Amino acid sequence: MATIIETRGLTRHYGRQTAVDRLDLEVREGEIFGFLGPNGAGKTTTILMLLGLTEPSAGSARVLGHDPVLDPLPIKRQVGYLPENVGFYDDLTARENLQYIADLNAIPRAEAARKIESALATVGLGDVGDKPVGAFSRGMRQRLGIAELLVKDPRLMILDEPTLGLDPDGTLKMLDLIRDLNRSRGITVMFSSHLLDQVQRICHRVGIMIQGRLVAVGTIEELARRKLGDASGPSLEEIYMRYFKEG
Ligand SMILES: Nc1ncnc2c1ncn2[C@@H]1O[C@H](COP(=O)(O)OP(=O)(O)OP(=O)(O)O)[C@@H](O)[C@H]1O
Repeated sequence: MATIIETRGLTRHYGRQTAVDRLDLEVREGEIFGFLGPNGAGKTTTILMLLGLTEPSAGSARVLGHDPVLDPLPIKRQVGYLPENVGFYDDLTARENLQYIADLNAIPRAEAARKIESALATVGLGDVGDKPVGAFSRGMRQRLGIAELLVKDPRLMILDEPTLGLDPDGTLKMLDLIRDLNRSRGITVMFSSHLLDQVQRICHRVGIMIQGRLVAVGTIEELARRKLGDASGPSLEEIYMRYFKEG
C-alpha cells in the first residue's frame, strides 16, 4: 500500500512549549487512520503542518508526495480539509455555499452543478439544499462541510474532530458517512478525535498522541497485544488509559 502521508521528526514549538515533538507518522493510501489524543496533544498543530498552514520548527513532511512547506498548492488542491469549526455563509443556502466553493476552485458551472447535487445527496442534505445554512443544526453543518470537500473530489480527507459537539445520532451519521466514502470511493481518511469509541468503530489503524509525542501506532488489536498482552479483551479506552498514564 502506498504511503500518502509521511512525517520525519516533525516538530513544532510555540515559545518554550513543544506542541508536536519529533513526529514520525505514516498514513497509507486507502485507510481510515484515527489520530487520537486528549485536548492539547498536538493533533491540530500536526494537521496544520501537513496542509502547509503552519510551518514546522524542525523535521519534514510529505503529503501525496509533496512537501507542505515548499510545495503546498498541490496538497491544498487534492486534500479535503475539514477544520474543527467549519465556516459557512449563514444567509446563503447550502447549494449557494457549495457553489461559492466550486467557484473558488475554478470548477466549470455545469460540472459544479453535477458535483453539488451528488455531494448533497451523498451527505443526506438533498432535501434541504435550498435552505439557508443559518438554520442548520451542527450535525447538518458538519455534513455540509463534508459535501464541500466532495465537490473538490479529494484523494485524501483530513478531518479535525468531525464529530465534536454532535449528538449520538449526528455522530453515527457522520461516522457512517466517513466509512462509506472510504469504502465506495477509496478516499483515504485521517481524522482526529479524543473520543475513543468512535475511532474504534471505523478506523483501520490509530495513532495515539500524548503531549506532542506519538506514543503508539497500529491496529486496535496490535495495540492491545503490545500493551496488555491480550488481543481479544481490552477496549481502546483501556489501551488509551494505559498509554496516557504510562506515557
Ligand atoms: N497558535 C498557538 N500559539 C501558542 N500555542 C499553541 C498554538 N496552537 C496550539 N498551541 C498549543 O500547542 C499544544 C497543542 O495544541 P493542539 O491544538 O495542536 O492540540 P490538539 O490535540 O489539537 O487539541 P484539541 O483537541 O484541544 O484541539 C497546546 O498546548 C496548545 O495550547
